[in-house]
Amino acid sequence: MAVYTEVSDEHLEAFLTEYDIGEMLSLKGIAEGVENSNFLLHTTSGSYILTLYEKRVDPRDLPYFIGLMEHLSEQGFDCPLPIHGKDGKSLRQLCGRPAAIISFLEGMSPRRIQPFHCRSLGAALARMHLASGSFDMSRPNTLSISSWRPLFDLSKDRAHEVLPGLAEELDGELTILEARWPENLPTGVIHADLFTDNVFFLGQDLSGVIDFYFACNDAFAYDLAICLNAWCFEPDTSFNITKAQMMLKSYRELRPCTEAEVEALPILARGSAMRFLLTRLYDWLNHPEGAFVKPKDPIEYWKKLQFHQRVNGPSAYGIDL
Ligand SMILES: Nc1ncnc2c1ncn2[C@@H]1O[C@H](COP(=O)(O)OP(=O)(O)O)[C@@H](O)[C@H]1O
Ligand SMILES: N[C@@H](CCOP(=O)(O)O)C(=O)O
Repeated sequence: MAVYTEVSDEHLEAFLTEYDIGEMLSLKGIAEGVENSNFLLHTTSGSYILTLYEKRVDPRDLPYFIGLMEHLSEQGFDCPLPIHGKDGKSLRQLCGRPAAIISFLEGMSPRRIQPFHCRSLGAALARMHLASGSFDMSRPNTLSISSWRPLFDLSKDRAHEVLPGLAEELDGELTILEARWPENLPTGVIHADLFTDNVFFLGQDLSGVIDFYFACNDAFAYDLAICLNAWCFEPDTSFNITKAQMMLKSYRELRPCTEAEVEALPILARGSAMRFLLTRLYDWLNHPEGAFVKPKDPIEYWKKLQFHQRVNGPSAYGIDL
């Protein structure tokens, strides 16, 4: 459960007087997520999500995330809508943290990923990339390649506690990524954390996307690489080429990729595996006392990274130019 900050009834009741969403009925901490404190809020007018923004979220970026959700909703893309208070604002403070209430999205994240989930995901990702083309705010990727070595430096002395020799392996891999990282790929707004727990389905239909708190402006193909890692490996970390093929095909039907994007996929997939490995490694080694959170396994991403190190080209993902 990710709850870093507890919210008392008195604080919540005072907070809710700023909104026109009825009286509080219940508030329950949510057992998923690792970044922010999330609560399911029931009021006399319905269900909502209350989020208190924690650790990696810079409060100065919140207008971008909130604005993006509003923009995507306006474009007909299914995602939560921030709720405005009586003063028109959707961001305020609660228990010393920046906080917002967003609409509740119906559906569930899939437990066992099937190829049809990957097909719907590819199409949704392309629609998101296209719909955000008219969004006029911009935010650099604070977890892009330039941040990886400083992040690694915070964990390298203790990386052996997770796996002997890991620090040396990651040092070498970072050197390769820094030398080969592609520049000048088509860019735009990317989700940057489109894992299975951030995509909801109702039956077989994708009902929406949540958690835009890593969204930023970066290469579209990097978002595809993140999804390859998050959706196309089996629980035993074997790669499922059918899932990759379906995701990439449905994406390219709506947003055709350039040759450079297709060719860059293997290195982008290595980089994306490195990015999640490093944040997981840091979180594994630095567990905040008293927080209800289950850290995610860094080794899963080390195995995925090793897969991408071995691939010969984009055909390993079931696609060609
Ligand atoms: N708008 C929403 N509608 C329904 N459930 C949500 C919504 N936002 C978050 N949740 C629930 O809260 C969980 C954690 O949210 P998430 O945004 O992924 O956390 P974090 O901010 O820590 O990354 C999700 O897995 C989901 O169960
Ligand atoms: N997806 C990241 C962790 C952060 O995402 P959340 O949606 O679970 O809060 C990972 O798997 O490392």
